[in-house]
Amino acid sequence: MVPDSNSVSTSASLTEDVNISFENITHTVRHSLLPTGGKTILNGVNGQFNAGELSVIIGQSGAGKSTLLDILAGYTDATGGNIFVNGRLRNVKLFRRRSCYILQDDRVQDMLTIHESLHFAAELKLGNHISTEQKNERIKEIVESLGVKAAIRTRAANLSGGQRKRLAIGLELVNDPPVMFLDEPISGLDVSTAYRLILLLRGLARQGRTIIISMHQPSATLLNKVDRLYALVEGRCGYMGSVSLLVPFLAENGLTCPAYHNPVDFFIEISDPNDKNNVVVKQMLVQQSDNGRNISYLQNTVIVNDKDDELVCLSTLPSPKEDPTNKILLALKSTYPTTSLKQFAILTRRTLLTIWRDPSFVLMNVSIHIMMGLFVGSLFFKVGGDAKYMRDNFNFLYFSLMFLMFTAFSSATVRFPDQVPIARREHFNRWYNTGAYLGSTLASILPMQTISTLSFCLITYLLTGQPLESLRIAQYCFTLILVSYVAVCVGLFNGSLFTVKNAVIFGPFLIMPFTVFSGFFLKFDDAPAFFQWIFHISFLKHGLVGLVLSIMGMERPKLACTDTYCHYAKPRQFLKDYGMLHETFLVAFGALAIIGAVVISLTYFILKIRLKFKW
Ligand SMILES: Nc1ncnc2c1ncn2[C@@H]1O[C@H](COP(=O)(O)OP(=O)(O)OP(=O)(O)O)[C@@H](O)[C@H]1O
Repeated sequence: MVPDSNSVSTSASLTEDVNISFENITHTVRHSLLPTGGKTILNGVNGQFNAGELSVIIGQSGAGKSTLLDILAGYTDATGGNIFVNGRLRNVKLFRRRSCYILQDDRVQDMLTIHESLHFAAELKLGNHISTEQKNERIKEIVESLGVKAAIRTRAANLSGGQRKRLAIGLELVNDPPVMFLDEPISGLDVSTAYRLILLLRGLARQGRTIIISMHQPSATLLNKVDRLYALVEGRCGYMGSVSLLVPFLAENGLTCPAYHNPVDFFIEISDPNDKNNVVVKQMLVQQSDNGRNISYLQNTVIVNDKDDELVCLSTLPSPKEDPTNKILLALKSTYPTTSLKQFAILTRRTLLTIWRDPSFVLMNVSIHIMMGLFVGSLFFKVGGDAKYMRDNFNFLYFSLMFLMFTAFSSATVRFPDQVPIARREHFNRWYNTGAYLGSTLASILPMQTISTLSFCLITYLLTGQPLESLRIAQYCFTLILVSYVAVCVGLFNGSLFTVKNAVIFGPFLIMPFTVFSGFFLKFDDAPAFFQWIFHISFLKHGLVGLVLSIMGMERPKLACTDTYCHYAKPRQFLKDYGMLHETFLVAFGALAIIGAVVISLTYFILKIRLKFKW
């Protein structure tokens, strides 16, 4: 398919104009794993979108707008058909370096201000290629173009819906992508905010970008600002052309749009999938537009700038011919603009800042650990030095293990799924790789986890009257810190698999086997042989061994007994009865480290898949 040569791009090109065309795009989804059956969402559609234009995909709900955008943006692979860039078959990998996709439910970092969000975006997307002054200049330009100068120090959580959408667009504008896809950018916005957003997008298009957005039913005012309409009718194209030619197109096919009626509203009405009387009309529309091949309604598209387009004041980049050393363009040439290490460092800083900005999370976490430490310490007060309370002391150790495991597991489980939609957009738009993201998430959770765990450990250790020997204290704290790290990894694993709601439901099932096979309820020797292997992979079992050894191991001498007879006056006897006589710290710590590493590796693979697909 030859790109439309009649369109005129009036502004200087960013690098090279990107004209996108596609032919016979078909997309079928299976209902089950069986090869038969399935649903055809897009049925051999064709079309083209040009640089310098604001193109809008319209259609009834379920017509296939988001699916088409996903495919054009390279987010989903079509089951059939071809996509061309400037007449050549598209190379998805290269294309994605020059495009960005803002999804319908895209979220921004609530705890960061507009300036901070843009600053981190510039750090990640422009990397070391350009100086701090240039980055600041770019941020200034974006803020002015978005019209959010007054709210630059406002946190995203306090922004209006329109400002948040603008911020999401601004974040992607940092590295000046020539192609932008936006799924339903004006949904949920009032008329005037939607109008201003469309003006912004049109202004960006006029600078030479190819802007393709989807909308349900644009109002007549918005339609005036749109250059090209692409109307989907139940997965097929019913019209592709300029807005002004929609009414003549319909009239030529015997469909008269009533006077003062929005032609798009009229088009949507006659293509209603629930109206069985319109079957012939819908077929005719698809036939007349030749499923998007008919370009005769584009013939008179002449793009002119109006004063509104000048609202956008982003300086366009010189073309490579003008400046072959242009730093931003060099950044676009690699898959990620910055190294993995730099991504990790920037993301860790960003996550630490968002955690710090969430006082409820920081305060609750630390104060709950301190309060629980005081409560548990009082409950098991001085049980550590008397052989009479050896069993109580064991219960205390197990309770501490379970408490720290659950708090670490729950906070990771609840917080992580919330971040996935943000990570998905940023990862898709090539801000960073999965490893850097997961690594930084872990690195930013662990410091606070360490402080909380340590405060609980020290309070309980002292209150329960355990031996005041530095090595024992160190091993006790280290074991619990290590267990809480593994619990964070398990929480991240759970959070990477599910939404918050499902992760909370699934959490107890995931933890249950580790609990049952921790050695507290059932001893290794008493368990059926075919279940015994689970003890080896239970991090709680290794945690319990580490704790018991730190308190009762290391040849601890006979304990004082305030009763007539204390069976466990010799700690060795306790270790023997609980099958821990031959256990060692090294094995317990090694096992905890290996289990943590395996769980985090599994999380990495799941997250990689989840960030890649709309899951
Ligand atoms: N993975 C999938 N499995 C089954 N059906 C799907 C899948 N993805 C999309 N669909 C169906 O395909 C149709 C088109 O979906 P799509 O999201 O592209 O529509 P849309 O035009 O963007 O709708 P809306 O405007 O409501 O967002 C819908 O009927 C949807 O239910």
